[in-house]
Amino acid sequence: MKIIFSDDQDEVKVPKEAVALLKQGLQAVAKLHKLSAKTEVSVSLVNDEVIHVLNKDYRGIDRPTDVLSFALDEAEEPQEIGGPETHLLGDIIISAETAVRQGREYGHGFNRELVYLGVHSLLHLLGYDHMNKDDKAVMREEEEKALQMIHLSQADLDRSEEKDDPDHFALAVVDAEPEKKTEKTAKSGKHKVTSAKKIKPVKNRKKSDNNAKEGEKLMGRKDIKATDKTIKKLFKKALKTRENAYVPFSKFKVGAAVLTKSGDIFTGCNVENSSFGLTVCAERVAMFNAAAAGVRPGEITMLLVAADTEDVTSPCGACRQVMAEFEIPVIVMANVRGDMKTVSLEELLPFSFKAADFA
Ligand SMILES: O=c1ccn([C@H]2C[C@H](O)[C@@H](CO)O2)c(=O)[nH]1
Ligand SMILES: [Zn+2]
Repeated sequence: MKIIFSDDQDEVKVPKEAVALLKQGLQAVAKLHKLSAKTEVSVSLVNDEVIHVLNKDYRGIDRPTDVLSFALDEAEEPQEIGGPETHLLGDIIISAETAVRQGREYGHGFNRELVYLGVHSLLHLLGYDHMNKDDKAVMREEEEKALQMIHLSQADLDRSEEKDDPDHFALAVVDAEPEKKTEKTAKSGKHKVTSAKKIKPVKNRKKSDNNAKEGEKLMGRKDIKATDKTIKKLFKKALKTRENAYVPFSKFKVGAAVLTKSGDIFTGCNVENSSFGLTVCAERVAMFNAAAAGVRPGEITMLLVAADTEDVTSPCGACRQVMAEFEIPVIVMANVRGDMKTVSLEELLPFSFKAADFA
C-alpha cells in the first residue's frame, strides 16, 4: 500500500519514529487485508482548529475530534476498463494535538495514540464500523491484530508497563458517548466522513480465576472496557468513604476519590446541610481534601465518583468547574455495581472558564 503522509501542523513536534510507527501500523492493516501495492491512502496531521472545522462541516459536530476518515465514494469513481492504475482508499486526518492529549490521558503516550488512530481510521476506510456492539467487537479485534504485528498491542503494552512502572495507570478505554449517540455518517461531496471514538479492547477477556470479586465486577460490565489496579483501588476507596456520607436529607450516598501524580489517593463523600444549598458533593470534598494536603492544579491525574445510580454517576456542574480548576484530565464515572464510563474533562465541561480568562 502506498501511504502519502504529510504533517500539516506546527503545534506538535512529531518525532520521526512516531511517523515510522504510524506507517508500520497502516502497513500491518494493509497486509492483513491483502491490499495491493496500488492501493493508496493519504494521511495528514492537522491541529485541533483544522479538525474542528472539518468535524463541524462534515459531521455537524462543533468541536475538535481525534481522527476523521474520508472514504472515497466508490460509486462516484468511474471504473475504467481494466481497473484503475491506483486504487484510492481515501484520506485519514488526525489531530496531532488531540493525539498528544489522549496519549497522555490514557497513559500510553503520543506514538501509540497516533498509531492507534491511524489504524482505526484505515479500518473505517476499509468498511469497518462500530455502530453496534458486534461490529465494534470485530473492529477492535482487527485493530489488535494490526497493533500486535508491530508490537503495540494492548497486551504488549500491559507487559511493558508492568515491568517499568507497576503502579502506572494505563487508562484503557474511553467511550464517553452513550450508545444512542454514536457517530452519524455524514456525506458531503465525494467524501464520507466517520469519526473514531476511542475504545480499546478489554485487557483481559479471559476470566482469571484468582481475581477478586471486585475485579470481576469491573471487567464484566458493559461500559468499562478495561480495568487496572489503580482504577480498582480508587473505586474501592471511594466506596469505603461513601459509607461516611452525611445525607440525612437525600439519603443518597456518594463517594469519590482522586489520584495524584505522586500516587496519593484522597477521598470524599457528600456532606449535606439543613440549609440545602450548602451541601457539598463527594467529588469536591475529595478534591478539597487533596488541596488541603498541598495538592495543586495539574497534580491530580484522575477522579472517580460512584453512587447507587442506575447508570453511572455523573458529576454536577459545580464539581465539573472545580475539576477544571484542578485540571483533572480523566474522570471515571461509576456506580456501586462497578459500571464505569471514562471521560475527559474536555468532554465533561467544554469551553470551561479558567483563571487565564481574567489574568
Ligand atoms: O455527583 C454528585 C451528585 C450528587 N451528589 C450529592 C449531593 C447531595 O448530597 C446528593 C443529592 O444531590 O448527592 C454528589 O455528591 N455528587
Ligand atoms: Zn457536584
